Amino acid sequence: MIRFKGVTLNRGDSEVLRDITLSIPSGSVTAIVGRSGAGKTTLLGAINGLIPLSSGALAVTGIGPLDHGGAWREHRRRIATVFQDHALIDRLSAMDNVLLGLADARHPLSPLPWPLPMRRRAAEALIEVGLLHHAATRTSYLSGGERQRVGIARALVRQPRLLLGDEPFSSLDPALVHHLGVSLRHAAVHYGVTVVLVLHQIETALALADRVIGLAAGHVVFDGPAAKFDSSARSLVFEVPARQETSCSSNFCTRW
Ligand SMILES: Nc1ncnc2c1ncn2[C@@H]1O[C@H](COP(=O)(O)OP(=O)(O)OP(=O)(O)O)[C@@H](O)[C@H]1O
Repeated sequence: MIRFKGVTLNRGDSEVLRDITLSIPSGSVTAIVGRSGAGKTTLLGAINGLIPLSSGALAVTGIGPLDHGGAWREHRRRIATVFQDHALIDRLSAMDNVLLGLADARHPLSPLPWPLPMRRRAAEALIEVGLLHHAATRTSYLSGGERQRVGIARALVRQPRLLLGDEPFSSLDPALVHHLGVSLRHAAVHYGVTVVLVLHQIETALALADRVIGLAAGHVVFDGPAAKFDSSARSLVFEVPARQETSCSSNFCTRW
């Protein structure tokens, strides 16, 4: 379980997340949805510690409050993240990119070949995403969707307690989204992995997730089971607010 208590987060001069209090249960698949700029990526960044909180607190079951370096290190050790831009090393093969998911298990500058058990784990992760036949291919030669799947395999190989994904399926066709969604659900149900995904397509979110967190302008406007995400939740999360009347001084308006 991850608990947010009164979390506020500023980026630059703007308050991007406002007074967020919620819990994400272990062994569940949670989708974060909302319009562009609502704060979805920022919420993920708060969970993995890439973006520091401005106020409020985070706590994780089995670790406690994330209020000191040791707690954050332990939390990060349990996380794998699938990034929006894949974050692959182009000149390396798919297999070597997946092995990088295990880099904290051995010295980063080790000149030795990767041990066989690690190579086996990486091969299994490539099988999971249907890319074993491209194990030796440089990732710069792969398609966008294939690169995305290498990024997912690199996260899976870590066998994380918490798997975070920022639009992890955006370049994939519906059949692959379904296949990988089933894999993630299996990891959640059978291994207790907590999966948190930012998803733009609400239909994908409702098909994959147990639970939906809907953000609008940095506020949580929906937090509940996917089955309860009805038309009023949809309007709260996705409707463009009615245009606000702006008042401006005549000087200012004249200048424009
Ligand atoms: N580095 C930054 N400095 C200042 N403001 C930022 C920064 N990154 C993002 N923001 C602002 O924070 C707000 C939320 O951004 P965030 O990336 O979390 O939104 P999002 O919901 O993930 O959007 P999208 O769906 O477009 O990816 C946006 O208004 C954005 O302009």
